[in-house]
Amino acid sequence: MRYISTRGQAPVLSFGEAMMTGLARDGGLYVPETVPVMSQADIAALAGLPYEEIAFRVMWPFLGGTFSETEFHGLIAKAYAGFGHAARAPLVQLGPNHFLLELFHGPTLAFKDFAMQLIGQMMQAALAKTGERITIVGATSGDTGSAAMEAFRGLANVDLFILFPHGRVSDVQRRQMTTPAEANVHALAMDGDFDDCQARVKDMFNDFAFRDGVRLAGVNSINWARVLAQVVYYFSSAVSLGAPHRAVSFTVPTGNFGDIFAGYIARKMGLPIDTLVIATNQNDILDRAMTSGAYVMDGVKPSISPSMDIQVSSNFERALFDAYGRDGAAISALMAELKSGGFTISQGAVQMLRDTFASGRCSEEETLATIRAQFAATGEILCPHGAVGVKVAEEHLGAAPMITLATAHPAKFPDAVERAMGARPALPPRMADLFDRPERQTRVPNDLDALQTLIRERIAR
Ligand SMILES: Cc1ncc(COP(=O)(O)O)c(C=O)c1O
Ligand SMILES: N[C@@H](CCOP(=O)(O)O)C(=O)O
Repeated sequence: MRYISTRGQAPVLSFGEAMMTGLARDGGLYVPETVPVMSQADIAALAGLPYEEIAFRVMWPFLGGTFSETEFHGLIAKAYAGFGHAARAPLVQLGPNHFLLELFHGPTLAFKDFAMQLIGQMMQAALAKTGERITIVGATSGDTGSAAMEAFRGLANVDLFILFPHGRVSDVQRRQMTTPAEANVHALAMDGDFDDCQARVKDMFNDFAFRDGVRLAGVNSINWARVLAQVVYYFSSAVSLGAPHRAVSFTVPTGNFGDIFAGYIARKMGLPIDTLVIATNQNDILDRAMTSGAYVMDGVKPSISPSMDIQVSSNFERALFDAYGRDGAAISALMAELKSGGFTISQGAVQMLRDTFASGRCSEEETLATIRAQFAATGEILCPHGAVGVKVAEEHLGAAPMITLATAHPAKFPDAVERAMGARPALPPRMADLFDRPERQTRVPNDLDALQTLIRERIAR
């Protein structure tokens, strides 16, 4: 199994190398050269298995011998042992043909834990073999950062720096990042929005002297291993509703396009997915791109679903790579155009994207109304991101059962939930003292030199 860059100019890597590399050296994202297909019988055999076993069977063909079977089983077991639900990713029914996939039972209450807990285990195992020390720098709109802190805090051979947009994450998200006491994790509150944070992380990867000097690694969804771990719950949920004998649809609250791209991979692997719906908040660049064929930035508007306040949707590059027939030069040209504000997608590529994805947008008012309505109808308390998904999913219900991804726990966004339904959801008991713990963060400018200096100084200590 080999991994190639979406821009066609970086070395071809193994799974283990791609995981430790993060962004490709030509600025692109790694994807598998070919996607392994599971037979209908293999998919049918997943029904009724524990989540961990489904995870093993779905991911194993992508690993190409990076770990032994026994080792990989062990890493998966450790990754999901701390989840607060036996099913890991339970489904609840919202309506006759509409289900919610609760992805918030991990240690930091968002879907990011599914991949981050496993990457933490896999990276530790890989580093134990080489004896290397790495510096991870990540960008977050709130959830990736907290999941990464939880997965890497206290590790002897990893320094973790998380850039989050100052004042634009929820109090719970911020505290999840600023309260870990371990000296190897660093919460950096940066001036700007998430796109600025992500751009600085990519700048660091594109500065080879810095990248090689600090042995830079990434845990954003630029890292293929993140996407791969998220493919698993598409399988686990679909088989529990009758796949492969019955097709299902998914609606995915989308920002950086990693989660829905995992659904796209599941479909390429043979999972019968009828409709795959991109759901955006008022930062609707992806919905506009699908409708108009033009991917044009118009400024990030802070919303009540802040984790999706994103314009430069990193993994869309992976979808474009396929839509352009895997032409790395074409993708490089589009990404160069994006630096000046946007690009027009070719007619053939737009057609491929429209054949693959549906899309919809949910306003702020609709998000609040959906939280209120779902609570009244079913008793389920949605987080604002899940609410965006449910609203858009309702516009796409069809013959196939619809599964909407509930990407975070409502208690991560109590202000928005309270605005919607007049009550604040409580944090799970294990986090009850989150607001009593001391915070530790550094305010940083949106300036590459300053950030690199800070990182070099901290890792030299
Ligand atoms: C709670 C929540 N929902 C949805 C998303 C969107 O996921 P993705 O970026 O993979 O599209 C994110 C983060 O991006 C998130 O944190
Ligand atoms: N919503 C994300 C944004 C970063 O996305 P990633 O999946 O690329 O790590 C967050 O919560 O940080």
